[in-house]
Amino acid sequence: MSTKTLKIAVQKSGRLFEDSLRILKDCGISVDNGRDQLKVKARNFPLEIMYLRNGDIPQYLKDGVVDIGILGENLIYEKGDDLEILEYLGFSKCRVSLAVPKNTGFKTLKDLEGRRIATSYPNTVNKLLDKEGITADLHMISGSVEIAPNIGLADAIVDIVSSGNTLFKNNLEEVYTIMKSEAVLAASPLIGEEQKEILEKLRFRLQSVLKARDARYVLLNAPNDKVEEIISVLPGMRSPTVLPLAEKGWSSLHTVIQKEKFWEIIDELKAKGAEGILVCPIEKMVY
Ligand SMILES: Nc1ncnc2c1ncn2[C@@H]1O[C@H](COP(=O)(O)OP(=O)(O)OP(=O)(O)O)[C@@H](O)[C@H]1O
Ligand SMILES: O=P(O)(O)OC[C@H]1O[C@H](OP(=O)(O)OP(=O)(O)O)[C@H](O)[C@@H]1O
Ligand SMILES: [Mg+2]
Repeated sequence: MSTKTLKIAVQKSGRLFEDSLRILKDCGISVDNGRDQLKVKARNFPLEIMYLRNGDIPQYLKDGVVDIGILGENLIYEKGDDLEILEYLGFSKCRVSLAVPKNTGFKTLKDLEGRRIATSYPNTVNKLLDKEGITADLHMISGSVEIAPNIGLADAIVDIVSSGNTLFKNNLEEVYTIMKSEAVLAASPLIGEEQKEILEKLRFRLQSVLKARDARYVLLNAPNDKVEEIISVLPGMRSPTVLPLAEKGWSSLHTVIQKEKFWEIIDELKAKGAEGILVCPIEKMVY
């Protein structure tokens, strides 16, 4: 058996940390949380975890210090255009937006001409300014960017927005979304052949977990003469399983649907005669 391991960068602490470890755990990979050690080996998979700053992960990937990493997609845009995104992981969803103090009469991006913009993401801002042909003054700040306009440091900011609470509390309004972001798995261009083999195994597991997270197993009972109509409402994986119930003239239908679809079709299911509807989470999906 090969003794090679795949090196993965995971954020040491912050917004990505818990969900990153959770998804590895859901893939059946158990790791220590890195509180004492910054480099740990998984117990049951050829994976070595390096706990790093999210902002440093693009460079470590470029240099081949790690083979893969879990990081915010917005950082790929900021620091790692040449890095390949392998999987979208569905957590740490946010956007990178331009915001200005409320009631400044901001209308178009051209209003930024000659203004001061505070941000932690200078490349992201420069790409926008270049695209729009605007010249503005950049102020690089590493955190608490939203305070900049209030202390007279900037006329606008570009930062992460999620709920919008931080903008609201600082009397700012979001006027333009530069990009949407979520946690992604990205690869180093220098990853070796043996590591690629391990990576394929990890990706297979990740995909099974990610598909299952978005899906629900639905069971329901229906009179036999309603089964056809109910099936027409169910967007199933292939076609639903139909089993006879002990009670004559009734069947049980089983199917898998996208979880956000459930509330869209529930009224129709009931109207068409479905009863005893159960919706269950799925742990893994392989197909
Ligand atoms: N409020 C938020 N809601 C959802 N996702 C967020 C939020 N803030 C940041 N993110 C996403 O999570 C990623 C990590 O953010 P976090 O603030 O934990 O780290 P960071 O500021 O990039 O710091 P470090 O480099 O120290 O690890 C960001 O790149 C972004 O994609
Ligand atoms: O729209 P909201 O839900 O309010 O989230 C946005 C805030 O979250 C992030 O900061 P974070 O809390 O990660 O602090 P940091 O500046 O220390 O990274 C981001 O930089 C914003 O300030
Ligand atoms: Mg942050």
